[in-house]
Amino acid sequence: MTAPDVRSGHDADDFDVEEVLALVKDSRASGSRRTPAGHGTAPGPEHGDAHGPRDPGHRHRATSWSEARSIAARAGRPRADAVRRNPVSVPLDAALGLVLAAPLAALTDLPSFDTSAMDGWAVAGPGPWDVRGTGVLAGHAAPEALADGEAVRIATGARIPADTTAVLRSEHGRTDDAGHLHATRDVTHGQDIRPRGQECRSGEHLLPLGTLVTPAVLGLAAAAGYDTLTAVPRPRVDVLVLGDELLTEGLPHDGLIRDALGPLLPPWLRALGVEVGAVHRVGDDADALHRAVAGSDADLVVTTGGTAAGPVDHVHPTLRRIGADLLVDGVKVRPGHPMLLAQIADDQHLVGLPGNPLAAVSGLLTLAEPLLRSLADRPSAPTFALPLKDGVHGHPYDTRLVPVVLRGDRAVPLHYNGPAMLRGIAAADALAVVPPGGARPGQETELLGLPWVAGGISACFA
Ligand SMILES: Nc1nc2c(c(=O)[nH]1)N[C@H]1C(S)=C(S)[C@@H](COP(=O)(O)OP(=O)(O)OC[C@H]3O[C@@H](n4cnc5c(N)ncnc54)[C@H](O)[C@@H]3O)O[C@H]1N2
Ligand code: MOO
Repeated sequence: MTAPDVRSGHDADDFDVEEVLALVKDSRASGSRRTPAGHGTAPGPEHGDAHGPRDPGHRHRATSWSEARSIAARAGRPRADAVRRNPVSVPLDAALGLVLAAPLAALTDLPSFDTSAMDGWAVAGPGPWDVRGTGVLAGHAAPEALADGEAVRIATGARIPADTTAVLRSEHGRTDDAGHLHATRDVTHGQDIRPRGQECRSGEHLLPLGTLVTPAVLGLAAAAGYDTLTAVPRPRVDVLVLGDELLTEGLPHDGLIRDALGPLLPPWLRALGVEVGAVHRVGDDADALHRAVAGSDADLVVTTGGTAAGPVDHVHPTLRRIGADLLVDGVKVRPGHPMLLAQIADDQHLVGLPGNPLAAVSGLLTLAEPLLRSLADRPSAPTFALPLKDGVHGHPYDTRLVPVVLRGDRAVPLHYNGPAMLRGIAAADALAVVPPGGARPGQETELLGLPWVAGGISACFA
């Protein structure tokens, strides 16, 4: 699939925005450099790999990026022995982005009565016609039948009087001094009449189970008589933000920093079509984290920070304490490699996002997005790929996710892509999936689109 050209009209060398977008320069990333052993050069600290693995065994436990996504997607599907999440009845104005859990059948004929397709006159038989005094407007009760040789003014969408043979458009008729209507074009039988049931008959199958509810589906459902839709329930997510160092307002001071993920995650999750429940700041308090996880009844708990092995990294100990099943414990992806996925109850999961903000975004897209997509029964996102304008250093063993802007038919890597940086992703249209070893300039590279880019459907969820 080709990428949406969200920046058409901009030249790839249009550098007035370069400062803001911080495009990768050749001096920073000029394609994969190979070591004698055949591995790409590990990126320096500015490329997001300041730290080694958490422990010597970690690399062996870590899951490949694509396998991690598959595991997350599988975790969201009902197990063979489990009941599917019960469908819910959702008012139309809350159903956007859900998936139909029952086929949509018409509750009425469409149109539900013979309708005028144009403003003009309803006429009976051949002209000229006598014009009735009172016209017919849309939204009114059935008008009186026409006699042969009679016409009546009619509006688009109004009910057709019985015995009408055609509708004459206002621009195709004129009335003479005696008040008779003459056609200025040939009139064919039935012209500009939309007959009842032209689009569908009551009971007719309009859309299958599994259809994504788009704005157009909402419109069709309303037209076909629906006030509510039977849909797969919207997954519910609780967000737990860990870290004593986080401020919720003002400037950083005294070693404290602003919480970037509290503001970032809930709207991003909503853009993925989920309902965000609680957003709790639980500090670095192991008991508070345990209480918050144990007390959540959301389908998914997302934690931020505390995934590594520092003295106040409480996510792993908490998962052990509640007897969770670790499905993914570390992923071969940069940034974000300490991310994890655990099953914490029969129908409940936890995604642990690393605290570094871009690493958290990486975890969101790698683990939370596929899981939530499966929970919501939404089909896989279409994948797309573009050649990279510049080369990107690779990690020797791990996939890299690198923010890019789309310019014409190329993806331009952005420079500020370190794990603690949001400057690149905030300007980005997509994340490039850079394979281990790196990517050369011009290399076709898979892209993960961001939900709000190019007016994607997800933009409507927010
Ligand atoms: N010895 C090792 N240390 C670290 C490793 C490692 O492999 N061995 N991995 C590093 C990597 S990679 C990452 S990513 C982080 C993951 O750490 P945690 O998930 O435990 O996160 P924290 O330590 O709590 O925070 C990391 C960093 O991010 C800042 N942070 C946290 N939350 C937020 C927030 N909501 N908004 C903005 N910034 C946040 C926090 O202050 C830290 O600077 O571990 C490395 N260490
Ligand atoms: O540095 Mo860490 O790769 O996960 O952000």
